[in-house]
Amino acid sequence: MQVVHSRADFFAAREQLTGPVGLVPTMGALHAGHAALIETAARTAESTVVTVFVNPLQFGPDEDFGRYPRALPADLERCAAAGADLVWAPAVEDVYPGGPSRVRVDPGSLGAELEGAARPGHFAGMLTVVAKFLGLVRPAVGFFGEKDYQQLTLIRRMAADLELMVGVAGVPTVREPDGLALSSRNIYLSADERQRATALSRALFAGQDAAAGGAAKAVAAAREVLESTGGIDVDYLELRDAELGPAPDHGSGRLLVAARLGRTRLIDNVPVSL
Ligand SMILES: Nc1ncnc2c1ncn2[C@@H]1O[C@H](COP(=O)(O)OP(=O)(O)OP(=O)(O)O)[C@@H](O)[C@H]1O
Ligand SMILES: CC(C)(CO)[C@@H](O)C(=O)[O-]
Ligand code: BAL
Repeated sequence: MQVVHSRADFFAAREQLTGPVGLVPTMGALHAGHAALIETAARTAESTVVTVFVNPLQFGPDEDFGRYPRALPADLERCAAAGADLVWAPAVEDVYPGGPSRVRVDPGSLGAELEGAARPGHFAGMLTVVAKFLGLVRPAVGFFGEKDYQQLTLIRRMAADLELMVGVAGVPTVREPDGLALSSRNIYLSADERQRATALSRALFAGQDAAAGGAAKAVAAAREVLESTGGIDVDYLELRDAELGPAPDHGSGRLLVAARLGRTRLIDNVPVSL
């Protein structure tokens, strides 16, 4: 596995890669969820590129850009074990050599809903850096986690609507044994918050079980779990269709939650059958 930092070294290393390339963009602090993305890419593509980059453009002024966990040596070990061929860990100047991008990708109306309502500008910043990495790496397929389901949906939309001629693959959420979705931000949780945080996945699974009775019953079952736990400040709990349009009466949907535990904001989602 090769590791590069500068833009020039990345271009040189990219030229050496053969066959269809799989890309796994990450912000580092890698865990078993990221490893699942890398392993899936390595199984599917001939060469696998992982980017490790905390993108300032997708953080608001009051968010955790400064304190976001950075752990490159451990990340490199995880990338190697999961089968990556090339890791690019650029500095901000390598990704934005002329200063902040003058052009931003507009996520459309979905970009202002759910996560976008709580994090204005987040999805434009995220799509802009993903578009740049797709252009720089030129993969056949990009791999993204279902844990960030709205992000995955918007990346699929960007690839389709802007004819980027790249595959977008979603990888199921990897969870702790007690159900908590793995997330780099879980390390912010105190012991008490960590225990309460299981309420997010318990709520989603309760909603999944109740979904045969319709969307309202599913949301009510999930809300009951969250409210009975305490110490959880729910930002949204919504049932949508699989493309994040309004909830359907029948068929596939997605139940999504975002909540704060102390200073930490967590998100999770599950598929539901109505
Ligand atoms: N538990 C998980 N299972 C599967 N994929 C995941 C999981 N957590 C993150 N991913 C995916 O890994 C990629 C990189 O995500 P990122 O580096 O932001 O990690 P994260 O753990 O989601 O961090 P954060 O706490 O910032 O949300 C994204 O495509 C994301 O959806
Ligand atoms: C896709 C991504 C790497 C873009 O910065 C980020 O949003 C993430 O880690 O999910
Ligand atoms: N995991 C999605 C990227 C972010 O929270 O900024």
